[in-house]
Amino acid sequence: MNQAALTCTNIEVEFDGFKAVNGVDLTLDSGEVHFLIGPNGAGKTTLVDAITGLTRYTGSVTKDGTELRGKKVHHIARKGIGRTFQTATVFEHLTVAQNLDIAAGSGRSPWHLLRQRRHLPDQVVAVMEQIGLDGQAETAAGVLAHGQKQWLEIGMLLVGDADVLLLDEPIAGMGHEERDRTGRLLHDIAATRAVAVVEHDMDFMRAFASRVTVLHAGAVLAAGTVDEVSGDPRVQAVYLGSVQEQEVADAATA
Ligand SMILES: Nc1ncnc2c1ncn2[C@@H]1O[C@H](COP(=O)(O)OP(=O)(O)OP(=O)(O)O)[C@@H](O)[C@H]1O
Repeated sequence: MNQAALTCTNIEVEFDGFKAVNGVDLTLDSGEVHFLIGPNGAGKTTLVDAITGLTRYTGSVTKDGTELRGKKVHHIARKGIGRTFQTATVFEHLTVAQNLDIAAGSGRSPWHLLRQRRHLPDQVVAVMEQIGLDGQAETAAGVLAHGQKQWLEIGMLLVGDADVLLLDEPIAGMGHEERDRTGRLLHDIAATRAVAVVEHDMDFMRAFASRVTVLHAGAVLAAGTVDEVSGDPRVQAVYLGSVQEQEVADAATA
């Protein structure tokens, strides 16, 4: 049974009188990989920024009955809402194991965190396996392949006990095999959590979305299964429109 992990109601974000997000309702359920799609400038990242406390908004975001609007970024993270960015933010000079150990160990002293530990916590070992980096525990994060850095960043959220994960274009720059592995990882993670993915890649969306919300001009244009939103004429019009606009822009600069 799915359970609402996060509920957003009537979210509005305004930048100097411009409504980047305009009355969005969104529910993320545990057990689903929920894709947020929409043309450039639709408000996807701004919505995620609002949920994670990086942008001021009106409306309401609740998790487990707690209102998160107005709370600080670290408080929201401690409530189990984790987020990745388009460029992975890992500690490049530290190993995979150290990155995960630090993310798992808020509350321990910096010296304890940075010291090489003879035994890693079970949770760190389990997550390292889950993200497919168990063979690279001692590899510096900075030399990992692009996809592996994204998996490490996701792993850092998992060891930090995030149960709502908001991932901003996690497969950007990945090859075919890495994309597939990422899609399977997201479903594995979503077995016990809610996963939201901001994405432009429609093939990836079709292959791995449990549910889709389409944003356009700051508002929800359509929501439902992949088939429901792909068959929606309004969605087709928006995507066709944005393709045509791009072709006109390309022709103008050619
Ligand atoms: N800090 C800001 N100040 C002013 N306008 C902003 C700011 N951040 C975003 N915007 C505007 O808000 C709108 C929504 O932007 P946002 O980045 O959320 O869209 P998006 O759907 O994530 O687009 P993309 O897919 O291109 O990343 C855009 O018109 C953008 O220019």
